[in-house]
Amino acid sequence: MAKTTNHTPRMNAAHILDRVFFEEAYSHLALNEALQDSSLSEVDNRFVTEVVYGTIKRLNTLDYVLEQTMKQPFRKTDRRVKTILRMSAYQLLYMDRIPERAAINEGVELAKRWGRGGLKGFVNGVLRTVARQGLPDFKRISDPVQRIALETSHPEWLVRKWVQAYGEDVCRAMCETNLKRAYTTLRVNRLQTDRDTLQRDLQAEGIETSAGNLSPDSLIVTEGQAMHSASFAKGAFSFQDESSMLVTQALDVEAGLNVLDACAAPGGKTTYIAERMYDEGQVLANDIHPHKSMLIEQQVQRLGLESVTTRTEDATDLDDTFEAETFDRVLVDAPCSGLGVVRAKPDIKWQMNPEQIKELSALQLRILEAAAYVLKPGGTLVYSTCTLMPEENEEVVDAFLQKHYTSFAKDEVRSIFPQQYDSDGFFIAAMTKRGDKR
Ligand SMILES: C[S@@+](CC[C@H](N)C(=O)[O-])C[C@H]1O[C@@H](n2cnc3c(N)ncnc32)[C@H](O)[C@@H]1O
Repeated sequence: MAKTTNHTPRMNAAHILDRVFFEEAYSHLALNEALQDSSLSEVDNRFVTEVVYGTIKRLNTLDYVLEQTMKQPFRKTDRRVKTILRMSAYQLLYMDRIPERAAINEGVELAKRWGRGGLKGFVNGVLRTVARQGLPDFKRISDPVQRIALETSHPEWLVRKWVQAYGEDVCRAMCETNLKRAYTTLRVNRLQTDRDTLQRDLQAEGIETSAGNLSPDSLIVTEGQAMHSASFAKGAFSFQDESSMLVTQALDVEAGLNVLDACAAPGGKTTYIAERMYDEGQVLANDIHPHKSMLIEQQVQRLGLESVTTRTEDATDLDDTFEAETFDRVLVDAPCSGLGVVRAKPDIKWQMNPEQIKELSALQLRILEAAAYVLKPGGTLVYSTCTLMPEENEEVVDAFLQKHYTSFAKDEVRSIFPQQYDSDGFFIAAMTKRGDKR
């Protein structure tokens, strides 16, 4: 990526968006990389973050508005001009504090600086029309799927699936929540401290928090950068969404158990399992990607945990590697479409498609089968995803239980929608292997 050191905030945002739109970069990674590499002030960083996330979140609506202002199809517009128009239209339509004139002039200036000076008149004309016309009247769209898709900026195929699965009201609430800002949530490491003490320690470092909505181990950051705190460096907490905490809680662990985390990287749930076991017993953290296993090791080291071992293997082969009935607990936090975390990672909604979901559900079932084989009788198997998509959730669990109805019983199945607790959307299914505990 081009060095961003001398770029203006808008030029920075344009480069990041260009990578996300045309090179399939992940917005959060591209943003972190660019901001670390730039000499922008904190205020400018916040502006860049807002423009990047906002433009991606509202993409559908922005493209629709831009399409209305042009004679030729918007999709045929030059790549850079497309990005400039999208991010400038976002500022015009959704950022109240940016004066209209500034959004237009800066868009034109960006075209000049980014090698598209010949199109500055075009950019100017389109943005003036957008400013004059504003947002469309969504009420005039009679089809509910089309209306939700356009008004809340989600792909139509996804809205159709969510309406079918959960109904119009739940779908709309979910889509609206996906447009909000995501919180940063912390999980207290109870092996080192307790929630009140951590809250006070963070406050002394200028970081304000409030108690979470779902988990007694969670704090929500309301002000400040917890990442750079001394409490983080010494392992007093980890970053984790509250829904993820519930997954580990559903595994119902205790000290001394032998636990397999089949898809473990970057280790958020692994480390919580070890903490809940008082770091006594064994937690085997498996992931298919070696580079991701290193992330688990970093967290384990930071938290000072000794009960975790990492391993790199395709989880669909676990039944070949281990004897049957080896582990007391098995967690399958499966690779999934991630459609429950769209609020924090908005590009997911544009990058995912129905074909990928089909492939994922086949993989999920294969992993679940292999993982179930290595679980001891009486043990708990938890299957979870950070998505809300029946094909990857209920249908995977139902297919598994249909085949194993004599050997597995369903204990608890829960979908958490992002709008319920302001957390990530998650699916959690806890099952028990029949037979006596050994
Ligand atoms: C949802 S993430 C796990 C998140 C993790 N449990 C946590 O809480 O930090 C799914 C993980 O599955 C891994 N994965 C994908 N395919 C896999 C496979 N066939 N076998 C094992 N791991 C796999 C991915 O590398 C990814 O890290």
